[in-house]
Amino acid sequence: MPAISFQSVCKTYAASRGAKSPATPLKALDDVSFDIEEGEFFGLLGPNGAGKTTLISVLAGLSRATSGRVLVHGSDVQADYAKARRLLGVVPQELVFDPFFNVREALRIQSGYFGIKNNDAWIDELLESLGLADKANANMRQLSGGMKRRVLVAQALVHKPPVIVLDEPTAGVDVELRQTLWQFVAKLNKQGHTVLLTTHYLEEAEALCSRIAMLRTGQVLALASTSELLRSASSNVLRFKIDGELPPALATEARVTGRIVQLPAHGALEIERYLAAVREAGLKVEDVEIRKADLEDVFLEVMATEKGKKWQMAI
Ligand SMILES: Nc1ncnc2c1ncn2[C@@H]1O[C@H](COP(=O)(O)OP(=O)(O)OP(=O)(O)O)[C@@H](O)[C@H]1O
Repeated sequence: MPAISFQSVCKTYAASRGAKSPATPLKALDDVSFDIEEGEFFGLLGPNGAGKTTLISVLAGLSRATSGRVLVHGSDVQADYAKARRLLGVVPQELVFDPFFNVREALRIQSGYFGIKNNDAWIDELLESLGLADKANANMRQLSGGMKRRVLVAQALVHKPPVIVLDEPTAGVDVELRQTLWQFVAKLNKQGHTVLLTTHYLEEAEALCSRIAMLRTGQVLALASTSELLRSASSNVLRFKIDGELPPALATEARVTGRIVQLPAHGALEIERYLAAVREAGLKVEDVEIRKADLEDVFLEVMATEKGKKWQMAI
């Protein structure tokens, strides 16, 4: 039985956010179907507005699908909400917390919500593993944003859920917390917990996830193992630094970060063509290298797929 099963999930919002009248309905999820097996570390990727948070809200029972259904270990998240909810630990994207309690109290209250008494041994382990041990008695209001995020993770895990859902847990957090968080989540995954992660950090997804779904405008465009996705990249990448603006003919194909330019390189002729065009534009080229495509290259390739046409890796 899959840990999570999304079955033809559609979600239409009555009016798109910020839309002027007449309000147009917005299809945030368009027939999303896939399973996540028990013990997987699964990545859900997509640009802003792709529908990732909507899919997680439907999974967590916080939002109702317009049609289709979602099962967690076989329990329907609507029809059997309490059972499905107990199997899930959801770390939300937004920092929501109760300002009146200290960290330990907040975790005890959350345990009580799931009917768990005497949970202090596990709470201590969570505090220790997430670098929160010295903040146990601090009021939630006094914590920095990063520390609050750690508490949200601890709250989501307080009932030892078999399925852990993390919605952009590392957005805006420092390197130390990322490492602490990933070590801990990887340990839980090794122990058999299923993990569903959404992130905009494709390096993290590449390093952590064994399988990935890529979503755009509510549709799954690609779904494959991380290694299959990386193998499917249509080219290597030519990377170099320049001291001016890239000629427009190349700019449309390039990924540019400051002075660094990266272009898909299918062969020697293409590489020569790129470098010639840059020199003709009077630019100085430095630090030229050819590297294998990474997940970000594959992601950009998938997202550039024509609307309505499924990508080659599609299910
Ligand atoms: N409550 C709502 N009412 C109307 N439209 C909504 C609502 N919530 C989300 N949307 C719209 O649904 C689409 C999907 O949004 P969603 O937040 O699920 O995307 P996302 O992939 O999580 O994006 P991000 O990476 O920015 O978090 C967007 O177009 C968004 O504006």
